[in-house]
Amino acid sequence: MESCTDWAVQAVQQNGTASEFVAKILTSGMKRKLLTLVMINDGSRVLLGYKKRGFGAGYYNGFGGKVEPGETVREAAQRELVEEACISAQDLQEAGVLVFAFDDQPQPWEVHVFAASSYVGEPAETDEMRPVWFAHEEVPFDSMWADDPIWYPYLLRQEHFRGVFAFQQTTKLVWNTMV
Ligand SMILES: CNc1ncnc2c1ncn2[C@@H]1O[C@H](COP(=O)(O)OP(=O)(O)OP(=O)(O)O)[C@@H](O)[C@H]1O
Repeated sequence: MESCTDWAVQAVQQNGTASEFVAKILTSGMKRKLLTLVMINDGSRVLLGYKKRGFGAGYYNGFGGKVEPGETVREAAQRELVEEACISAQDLQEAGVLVFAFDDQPQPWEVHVFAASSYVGEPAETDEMRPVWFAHEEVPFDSMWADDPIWYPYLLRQEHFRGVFAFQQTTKLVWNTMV
């Protein structure tokens, strides 16, 4: 299987405007930190969680987190959805992959995004997240990660996506490309 780093590195190399630190981070052969993100989309609305603590606190996002040793990316996606929103997805589909290069993190992050339209259980607030439904045209991008408005259109059209994003000082998006 093609590793994520291959396409991400190619994307950076093919784009002359990539800032030096992105190229350095992605081509260093460094191991990536694997994370998941689950987007529940009922066709006209998406379920987002308001992150109450930890990385990305104060932002709305899908549900997800780090892949633990011994579990598959898909298992991690299901587990985090249960832990953070109290629901279990019934039709989890691979929707896309996002690679983040941060100038203030030791490793690049590889986020596997999944989409689902049906689930069991009732979304409920947890210690980490407060779930809120948003109509597709009312997604609160001003209170979300800066990469989100770039890949959500693909997600909502149900078109597979791959993106590379470079952040400085955690939240400032300085470069990106969709592959
Ligand atoms: C930079 N731009 C970004 N854009 C969109 N989404 C982003 C993101 N950067 C991180 N994310 C997501 O934010 C969650 C963090 O997860 P996070 O809470 O740190 O993980 P986990 O629950 O394992 O942590 P704890 O073990 O509780 O510390 C995780 O879904 C990850 O995919």
